[in-house]
Amino acid sequence: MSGRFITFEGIDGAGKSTHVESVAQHLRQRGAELIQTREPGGTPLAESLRGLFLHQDMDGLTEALLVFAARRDHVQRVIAPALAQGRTVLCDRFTDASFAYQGGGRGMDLQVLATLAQWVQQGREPDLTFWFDVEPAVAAARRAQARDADRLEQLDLDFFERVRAGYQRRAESAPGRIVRIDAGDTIEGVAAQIRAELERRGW
Ligand SMILES: Nc1ncnc2c1ncn2[C@@H]1O[C@H](COP(=O)(O)OP(=O)(O)O)[C@@H](O)[C@H]1O
Ligand SMILES: Cc1cn([C@H]2C[C@H](O)[C@@H](COP(=O)(O)OP(=O)(O)O)O2)c(=O)[nH]c1=O
Repeated sequence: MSGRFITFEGIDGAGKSTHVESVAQHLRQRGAELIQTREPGGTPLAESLRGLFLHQDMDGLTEALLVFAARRDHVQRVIAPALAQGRTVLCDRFTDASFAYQGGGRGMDLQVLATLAQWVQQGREPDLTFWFDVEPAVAAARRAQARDADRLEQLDLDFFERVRAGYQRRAESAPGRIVRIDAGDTIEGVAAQIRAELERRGW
């Protein structure tokens, strides 16, 4: 039986990384064999592409081609084999981020992104995506306390408003898969929303 593919999405500073570990523990306690991974990244090649992606200046199409190249390697070498072995895959960001950042943020043609996704994923989609939705100003304040900004995190609030709208469009296009989490809640409140969804699915 194929494993479960669960992804975590949202604008930088929404609180995704804070909750991936607790979801992993929840699932392991219920017997899941799982791997935790991230994008861009997850393989030596994809991690080196991540470094270029986060620190070299480039336009939206270049970003998309780079992040989908990293995704191809990640899907081929890590995600697909793990799922085929019946393992659960927890991934911090996946293709929804391309639609939100390169589609919404950079204004790239969504059909181009859909074609890249088809080539790279060959129909493989997450079973469940937690979308951590939060006001861009709130996320920016959280980032400011937490870390130095990378190339994209330095962009202005208008960019992140477009990214958020890109996620909203994705959520409307995949209501059974993408679950909106009110990430403006407290950390405990967000954790409770996530647990409720996992229990609703009997996971
Ligand atoms: N619900 C929350 N309320 C307040 N601060 C939060 C919340 N969730 C995360 N944070 C803090 O915000 C910062 C960014 O969280 P992080 O999980 O790294 O976000 P992301 O992975 O979405 O970029 C961290 O300092 C984290 O402790
Ligand atoms: C996966 C993916 C990420 N990104 C961006 C979103 C983030 O700004 C950045 C990844 O950084 P991020 O996931 O936030 O890592 P960290 O928590 O260490 O900052 O890459 C895209 O623009 N498109 C994509 O397809």
